[in-house]
Amino acid sequence: MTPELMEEGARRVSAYAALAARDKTESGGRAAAGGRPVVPGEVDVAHGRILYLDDVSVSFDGFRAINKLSLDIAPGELRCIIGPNGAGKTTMMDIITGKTRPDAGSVFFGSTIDLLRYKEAEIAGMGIGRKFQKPTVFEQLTVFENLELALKTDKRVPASVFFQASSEDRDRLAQVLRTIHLADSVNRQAGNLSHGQKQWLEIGMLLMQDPKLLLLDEPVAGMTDEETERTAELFLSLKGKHSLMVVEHDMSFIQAISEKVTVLHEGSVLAEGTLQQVQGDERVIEVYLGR
Ligand SMILES: Nc1ncnc2c1ncn2[C@@H]1O[C@H](COP(=O)(O)OP(=O)(O)OP(=O)(O)O)[C@@H](O)[C@H]1O
Repeated sequence: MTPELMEEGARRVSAYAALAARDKTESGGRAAAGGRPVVPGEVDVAHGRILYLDDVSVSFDGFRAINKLSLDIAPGELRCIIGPNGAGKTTMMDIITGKTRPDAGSVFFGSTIDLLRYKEAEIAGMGIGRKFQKPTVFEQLTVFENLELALKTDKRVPASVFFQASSEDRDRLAQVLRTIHLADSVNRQAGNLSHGQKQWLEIGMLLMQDPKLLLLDEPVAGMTDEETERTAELFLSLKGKHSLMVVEHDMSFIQAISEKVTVLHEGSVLAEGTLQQVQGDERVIEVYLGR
């Protein structure tokens, strides 16, 4: 197992532990956030936003990677984020997931959960799943075991591959297997899957935790054309049930899945609209598409 894989495993175990600990609090996991109670499993989307960033900035050694960034995502939306290298896309995801703390601004999950008050594992436990570019599945385990490990219940804290899944868990697992096109590969060792299949499996592992918001960083990088097409179908099938934020450089993929596209440049939103609209925007052409 590589150090990266071990780190990712530890991150997931810690997210499951945070979930379990939260469910065991006397108040049933209620915590003050923005003056209103947070009920476990509930995100207040009454104002039509599942994610809200307002005037967020962060600097690294005096360099402003994120500069007064404001952005919001509607419940069930599939939002694509594009922008040239260094635009701040990964840093934005790092801020949402609690990996990086901004110097200024607000980041809310729904209307009431102030994400800046929580640690990375707690944010993952709240239902914000993140997929990094490189697949980090457990290569020695089968497809089934990988999904089983990711199931959202405190039975597997500490993460155990030996627990007995309930029939409800098994139904869920079967449904995720179909969604990620791996129903025929359930007993294959993950290390023997193609690159695209590993990416789907990792998405499946996130889906097992029933995330409300999924952040996906360059999900089709390195995929074959056929895998890319199937991934587009997969994302379209997730839209509505989950909210998705997808960072991608592959414009044909963006075209296949996007409704609204946000263009980041120098840490701020440069343009927003349909792909056609932003592709026709002079500022976008100048800083990005025209290069
Ligand atoms: N921890 C850090 N320390 C110093 N500089 C950083 C750090 N993280 C990011 N940066 C800088 O912030 C800027 C934004 O980086 P980021 O990785 O967010 O861009 P990106 O849009 O994701 O780029 P790419 O498309 O190449 O992945 C870059 O100039 C990068 O070098």
